[in-house]
Amino acid sequence: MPIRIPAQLPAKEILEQENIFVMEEERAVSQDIRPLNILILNLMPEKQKTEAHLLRYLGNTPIQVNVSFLKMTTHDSKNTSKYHLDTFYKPFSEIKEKRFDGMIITGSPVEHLPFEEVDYWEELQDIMNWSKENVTSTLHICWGAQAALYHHYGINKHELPQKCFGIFEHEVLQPNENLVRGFDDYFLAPHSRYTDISYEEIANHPELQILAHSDKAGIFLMGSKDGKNIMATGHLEYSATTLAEEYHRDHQRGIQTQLPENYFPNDDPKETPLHRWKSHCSLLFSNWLNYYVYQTTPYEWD
Ligand SMILES: CC(=O)SCCNC(=O)CCNC(=O)[C@H](O)C(C)(C)COP(=O)(O)OP(=O)(O)OC[C@H]1O[C@@H](n2cnc3c(N)ncnc32)[C@H](O)[C@@H]1OP(=O)(O)O
Ligand SMILES: N[C@@H](CCO)C(=O)O
Repeated sequence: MPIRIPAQLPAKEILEQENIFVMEEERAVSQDIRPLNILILNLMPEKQKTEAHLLRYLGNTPIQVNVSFLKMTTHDSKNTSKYHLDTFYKPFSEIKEKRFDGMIITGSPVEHLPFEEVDYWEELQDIMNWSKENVTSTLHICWGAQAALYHHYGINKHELPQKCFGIFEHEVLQPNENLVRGFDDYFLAPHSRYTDISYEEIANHPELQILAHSDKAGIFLMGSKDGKNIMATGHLEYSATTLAEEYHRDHQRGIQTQLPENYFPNDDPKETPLHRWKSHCSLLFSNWLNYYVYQTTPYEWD
């Protein structure tokens, strides 16, 4: 089945070039298996890139996935046009009476700030509170994961001595959990962050479990034991060149970020990096959609 997204969303062209079958919102579908309704709260500054990153994997499922995009009303976006947000994104006031089978809360480059200094923090807290009753399972990425750990479980982030930047190897710690079903014992994933969370605090929290960990990059994947909240500290959804773009951006700005570890062939930033994590990204998204969303969500919400 295809992925169903707002008509004219620019990511559509990219996805179609990759042979991902996309259906525009206007086209009706009737079938016994009802489509899954997924809400994306896109907090990344380069929203169009992130739309393509996520839709690529949400589109790889036998179940139709209806995607809606949520925007913050308490934040004026610097890097995304008002036209794009007004055309493709809805404010919380328009969706809060609805229920969603799944939600994704993305990363955001605000990790240097205490949560309370992020201008949309209160609105985000309202959305996270609303999700307890109105969303079956939420997948949080990078800063979104840190925000969920702080808001739902009282676990704060801390600064790292240097940016955690590169492609790191992770060990699956709970191979029987459905979220990592089919994963190899060890897998690669990109990280790009200046902050981290404490292994001990997560391991000792009665509601949480750690699913995948790296000796170098720390925890990659964890979740609440009830499957309601999944947190990924890295960016499996990143394309092959995203870390290179971040690296070159910083160097052009005079910020001497270290070379991303285990990334450029021969550690040469002029060479083109290979995409060595996409099969596990596909697996993570399809496991989440299958087990935590489709098999858990009510067929009809009361
Ligand atoms: C830790 C993670 O989750 S990783 C994910 C973040 N990484 C990325 O997004 C990589 C791509 N990003 C980038 O390359 C850069 O952020 C750029 C080039 C797009 C923007 O660079 P700058 O304009 O210098 O960034 P600046 O630091 O001013 O702001 C970045 C974003 O943080 C937002 N921001 C800054 N301060 C605040 C604040 N107090 N409250 C809320 N948002 C804030 C900005 O508004 C902007 O987001 P927006 O476009 O959605 O409005
Ligand atoms: N991934 C981010 C880290 C900033 O929070 C970047 O380098 O843009």
